[in-house]
Amino acid sequence: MSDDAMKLVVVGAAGRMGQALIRLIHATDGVTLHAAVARLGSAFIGKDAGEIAGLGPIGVPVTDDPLSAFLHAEGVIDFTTPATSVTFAGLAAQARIIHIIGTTGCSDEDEAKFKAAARHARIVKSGNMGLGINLLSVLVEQAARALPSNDWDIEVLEMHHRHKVDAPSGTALLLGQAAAKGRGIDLSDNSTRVRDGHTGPRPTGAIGFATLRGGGVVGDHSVIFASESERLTLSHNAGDRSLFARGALQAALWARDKKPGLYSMLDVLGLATH
Ligand SMILES: NC(=O)C1=CN([C@@H]2O[C@H](COP(=O)(O)OP(=O)(O)OC[C@H]3O[C@@H](n4cnc5c(N)ncnc54)[C@H](OP(=O)(O)O)[C@@H]3O)[C@@H](O)[C@H]2O)C=CC1
Ligand SMILES: O=C(O)C1=N[C@H](C(=O)O)C[C@H](O)C1
Repeated sequence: MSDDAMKLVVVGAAGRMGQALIRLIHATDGVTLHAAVARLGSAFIGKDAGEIAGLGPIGVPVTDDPLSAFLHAEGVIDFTTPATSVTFAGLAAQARIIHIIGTTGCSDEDEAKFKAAARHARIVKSGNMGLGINLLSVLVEQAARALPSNDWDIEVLEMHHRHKVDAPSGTALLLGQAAAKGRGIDLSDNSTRVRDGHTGPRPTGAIGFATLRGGGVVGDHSVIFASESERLTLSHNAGDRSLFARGALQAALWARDKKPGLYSMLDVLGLATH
């Protein structure tokens, strides 16, 4: 390990993404696992983080003390729950360290708290840390700009594994935002998040969402542009979680020389159009 390796904390260390991150950090030059944090009362406290991630022992015991974990770290990578990420945003801002947030299902109030924390911290937050989806969002924005809303309806379809607790997915909302931006409209005023029963006809210009859950699907997303006579579908399928972990590490390294602020993966990847 080199002396200037970036010291990273993984919170939610025993989770699906936490384990993927521990494996990737262990295999990547230029970063090192400084600490691994799990929930107070978790059965994983005191266990070796490498053992949990299937690597064998790496000498990093899982802790329930985020404050000590953040103290001498340079960044924290956080795929947990909205309330947890809000708490960690406050602690990361106090410690003046980089906070990479992949957690989805956050409310507007949560987002306001991340924005406040970003006055002191470098935060990169995205509903999807992968290159493919972020590029797709640029294409969706372009397509939505080019296809007139009186002729073309937009539907966002997503499928995830049976354990997922939020809907629509963070990625579906990110793609919906990109479509709304292309159309020059506000997503919150122009979306249909669920349909059930006698819904009446589709409102012109609405961006619709549909959610499927089942099995072990890592993450499938399609944005469908439908007119009376043709249909254009832009799709992405995630093969495994390491792609999200790679994006999160890229974000942490990118943020190293940045000023405090709330950044997205589009900023990290140089795809932002603003
Ligand atoms: N942006 C992106 O690219 C991606 C985002 N995600 C998002 O990341 C989040 C996590 O996903 P996933 O890994 O599948 O979920 P998991 O449920 O597998 O992992 C979440 C982990 O966070 C832990 N946790 C909860 N509360 C705390 C706390 N207070 N302190 C420390 N740890 C805590 C949980 O512990 P316990 O089980 O003990 O409660 C669990 O281990 C979701 O919001 C998901 O949508 C996922 C993949 C990619
Ligand atoms: O919960 C997941 O698993 C995933 N969550 C993110 C989302 O909500 O879009 C990203 C990815 O699709 C996997």
